Amino acid sequence: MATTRKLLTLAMVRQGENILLGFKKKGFGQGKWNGFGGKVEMGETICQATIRELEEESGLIAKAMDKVAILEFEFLNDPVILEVHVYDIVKYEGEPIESDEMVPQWFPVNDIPYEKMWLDDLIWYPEYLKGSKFKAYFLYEGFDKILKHSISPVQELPL
Ligand SMILES: Nc1nc2c([nH]c(=O)n2[C@H]2C[C@H](O)[C@@H](COP(=O)(O)OP(=O)(O)OP(=O)(O)O)O2)c(=O)[nH]1
Repeated sequence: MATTRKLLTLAMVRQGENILLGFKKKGFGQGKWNGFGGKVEMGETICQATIRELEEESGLIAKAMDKVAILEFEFLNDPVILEVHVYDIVKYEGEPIESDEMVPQWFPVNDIPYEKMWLDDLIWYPEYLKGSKFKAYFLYEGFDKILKHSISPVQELPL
């Protein structure tokens, strides 16, 4: 089966011992807590999409960011592979505000609501929270079962 890749972004906002998550009100991942992001649009770089989606969904304006991971998601019997570029937002302006899509809330990093998040988050968040850069792959069957995964640290990630 020929595969197609979809590029997506995910912005992680961490301030010391707290992390900002958004509760997704609609669309893909509805009812789950997640970082902020979405699809890269035509004519846009991945960085530009990360900044746009963060502002649309949380009201925050990214001023400095660092790529920390590339996550690949494959779904059994689905030719579409999701390639999610994860950025740590090192500096931002503004205050979190509720948007059409997300309700933002701060959580202590030792009390992340994994039971209401994507299953894979339980696997890669600890790497992210340690400050590692990594690539990870997940094969899902439906949305609630991971059949296979791998995670490997990397020195550098392409912009
Ligand atoms: N933590 C985590 N995030 C994921 C997973 N899968 C996945 O797509 N995401 C992220 C990437 C994006 O930030 C977001 C999905 O973006 P989206 O489909 O809502 O994109 P969008 O905002 O452009 O959507 P829309 O306006 O077209 O509805 O969820 C996952 O398994 N775990």
